[in-house]
Amino acid sequence: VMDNEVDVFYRELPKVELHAHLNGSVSFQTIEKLISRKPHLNIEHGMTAIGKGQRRTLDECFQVFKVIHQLVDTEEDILMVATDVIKEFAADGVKYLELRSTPREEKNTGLTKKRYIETVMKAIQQCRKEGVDIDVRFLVAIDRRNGTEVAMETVKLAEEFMLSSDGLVVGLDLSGDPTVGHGRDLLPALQKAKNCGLKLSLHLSEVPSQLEESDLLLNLPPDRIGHGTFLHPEVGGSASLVEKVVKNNIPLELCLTSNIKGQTVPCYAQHHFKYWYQMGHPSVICTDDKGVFCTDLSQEYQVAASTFGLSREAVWKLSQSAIDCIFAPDTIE
Ligand SMILES: CNc1ncnc2c1ncn2[C@@H]1O[C@H](COP(=O)(O)O)[C@@H](O)[C@H]1O
Ligand SMILES: [Zn+2]
Repeated sequence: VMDNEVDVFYRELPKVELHAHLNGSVSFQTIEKLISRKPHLNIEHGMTAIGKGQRRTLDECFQVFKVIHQLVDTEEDILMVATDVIKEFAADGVKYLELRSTPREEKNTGLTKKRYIETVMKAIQQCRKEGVDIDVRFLVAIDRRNGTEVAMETVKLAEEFMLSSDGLVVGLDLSGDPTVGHGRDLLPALQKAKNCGLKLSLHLSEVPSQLEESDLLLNLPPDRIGHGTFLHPEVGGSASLVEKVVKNNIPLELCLTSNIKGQTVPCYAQHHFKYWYQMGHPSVICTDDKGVFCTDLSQEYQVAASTFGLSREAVWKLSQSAIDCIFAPDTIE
């Protein structure tokens, strides 16, 4: 399932994970438990993960999330999934984790969006009580396909939780199939979120030809960028987009294996990590969906190091500098 030949150096390296979608992070073992809870769905492992050497179109990746969502549709499921995911990140040497997830309503099981977030909060608190060695925060996600109104509702919910969750909810994520919907329709909701103190991490230019949308969203500006694969001129982006990112010093969350397996980047060597890292721009290595893409953060650091020839010292610095990009207030650590 996973390539376990990761050097102990990368495992033991204290790491910060800033871009992890809850339902994309579900491990093989947890999927196994979910499948046995719901045998009638006839879901097999091949439908929930993209194995070693395999590739899918981004579109096919979004089909995979639909399958996982069928498996995770009750409070109990969410509690188990969130608890397992947190413990797995901790076991991989992640000391600070920002999880993100799209609150879902499930009519069949009585799940509400509010209950969804409360359940993730419960998992975070339980792990803390058990002494799991990791600081976990949460970003409420907007699925861009759902449009203006749902986005606005989600922001309201996120704001409520920001004020009541004891600092656990720190921000908002914009994600979902990048080929569906337009950022312009979500601007008012994102602006509102920003005004009320929620930090913004936006998936930006994950696919080509979104210059106009990226420009619009960069004017907010967001606090971090997910992927930003097609921002720079060499791949059809533009100097003015890059300038906005640099001027505002907006960190990029870079997910190498995700982009390779989703085929938005042709190979590791051509990953845009190189462009931004060489420029000295804040670049944070992340997993995106460790379950779906069969990876973990140690492995992503190792791949980055071997692909771009980073020394151990450089890897330490890279992982250390991610701390400057977290959304939790400075008071921690
Ligand atoms: C591969 N690149 C990606 N690009 C954009 N959005 C992505 C994504 N990977 C995951 N998601 C978003 O996260 C959801 C699953 O987790 P949650 O149910 O929210 O926990 C997906 O449905 C999608 O909206
Ligand atoms: Zn993502």
